[in-house]
Amino acid sequence: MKIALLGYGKMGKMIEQTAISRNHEIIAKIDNEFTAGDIKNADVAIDFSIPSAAFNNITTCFKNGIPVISGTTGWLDKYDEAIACCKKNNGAFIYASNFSLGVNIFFQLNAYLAQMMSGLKEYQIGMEEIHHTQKLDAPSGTAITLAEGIIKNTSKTGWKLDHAGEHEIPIVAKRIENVPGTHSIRYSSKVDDIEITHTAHNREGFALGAVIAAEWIIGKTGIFDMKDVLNLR
Ligand SMILES: NC(=O)C1=CN([C@@H]2O[C@H](COP(=O)(O)OP(=O)(O)OC[C@H]3O[C@@H](n4cnc5c(N)ncnc54)[C@H](OP(=O)(O)O)[C@@H]3O)[C@@H](O)[C@H]2O)C=CC1
Ligand SMILES: O=C(O)C1=N[C@H](C(=O)O)C[C@H](O)C1
Repeated sequence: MKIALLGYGKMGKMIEQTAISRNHEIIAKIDNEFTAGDIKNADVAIDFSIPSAAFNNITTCFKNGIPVISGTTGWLDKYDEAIACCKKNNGAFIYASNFSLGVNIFFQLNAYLAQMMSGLKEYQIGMEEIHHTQKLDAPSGTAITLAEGIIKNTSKTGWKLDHAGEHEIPIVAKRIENVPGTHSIRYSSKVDDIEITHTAHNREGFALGAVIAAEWIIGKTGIFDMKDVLNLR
């Protein structure tokens, strides 16, 4: 598989290592604006760039018939527009706020726990995410996906950073040197706490998930997610 890496930072470099170890070829390493010519030989593009560049990168690929795996977070105000562009060009797309197998299992666990807790008024919910200090967005994309899983299964209607209203999930975002990504959801009552946590030890799980998604999407058309790739439905 010939891969164009859109974003050659911490994740782009990790994905390169993983892809090569699985016998794929990196045909472009892009850290800035690019033209169709730069990516024309790619079977698939993997975008781990920056929030302000993701939409343009992704839609350029669709317009040039290249399937896209998108891991960049913080650009989802333009998600619907990206989907419309993908459909118009008969393209193929997977966005995931987190590509690791562990977090995708954690998403299911979070939804199940939220369902169990939904009627229990004595428990107050709270979420915390911790990431390295270079992270541009807050809360993390993973925290937003977790909040959406809780909203779907409880009477909560939204989320907010720090001071949330009664019907919102409060999210605390901490930035600490070198932390790859930790997410916790806590249900607290006067007598006890129930807490689930996912801790990434490094970026290898994110990279492997993205490469597996790229392998999976070849030859397909449509909009998919990691539940499709990992058979978690
Ligand atoms: N979904 C998931 O599983 C995961 C998602 N992420 C997300 O992936 C993104 C990247 O993370 P990370 O690698 O740690 O960040 P880095 O800052 O290390 O890398 C981002 C790279 O994108 C480059 N860049 C800047 N502008 C463009 C452009 N127009 N087109 C392509 N690349 C560009 C930057 O170049 P320069 O430095 O020169 O500006 C930089 O090299 C973030 O949004 C992060 O939240 C991260 C881990 C897992
Ligand atoms: O920026 C990061 O590093 C990460 N970003 C993703 C997110 O915003 O959830 C995934 C992972 O937590 C690492």
